[in-house]
Amino acid sequence: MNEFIRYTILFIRQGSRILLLNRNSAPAKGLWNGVGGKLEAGETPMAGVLREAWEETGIRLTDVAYKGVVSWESDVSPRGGMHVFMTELPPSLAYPTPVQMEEGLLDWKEIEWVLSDHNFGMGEIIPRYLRTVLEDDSCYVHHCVFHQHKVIAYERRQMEPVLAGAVIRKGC
Ligand SMILES: Nc1nc2c([nH]c(=O)n2[C@H]2C[C@H](O)[C@@H](COP(=O)(O)OP(=O)(O)OP(=O)(O)O)O2)c(=O)[nH]1
Repeated sequence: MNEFIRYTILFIRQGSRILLLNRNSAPAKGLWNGVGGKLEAGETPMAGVLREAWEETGIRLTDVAYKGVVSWESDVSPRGGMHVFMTELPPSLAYPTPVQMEEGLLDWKEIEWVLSDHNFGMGEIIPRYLRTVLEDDSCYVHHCVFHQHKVIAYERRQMEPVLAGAVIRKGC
């Protein structure tokens, strides 16, 4: 996998809702997004997302599903991307919210609300890829082109299972 895919993002689901972070800082400042962050040197995407989940929610996860990559190119910032993960919390695991963390405010949001039309409270590219992440078993590469902070083009293609397996095992 390309070396510019340096971030992770995780969607923690529990039944009809997802745990989201209303971010204090850019990117997606003031908007709801998954939890995640920058990979550390030598860290696999799986190790990185489990570390970020712990740091940003206090939940120790061991089992998250790889869902592929979201990448972006822009006229105002460097090309980049993130590995995307999803996990389902058992109904018995109570996680009361809201919780104020250093990175922002964590809260459960109904998936129907998250995916609804004209919801301007979500991170800019979430409406492009999140439904696929939640509803499709395959891994995808989603690519977005930004101009002046607006998405002007989007495309997705299925990720080869062999490549997805290699990312999970070795991070490449
Ligand atoms: N860099 C970047 N990250 C993005 C974009 N869109 C998007 O959802 N993300 C996600 C990836 C990460 O989950 C998160 C950004 O990570 P971050 O800034 O919190 O990461 P960090 O580890 O450097 O920061 P921190 O945890 O030390 O505060 O936002 C984007 O356009 N650029």
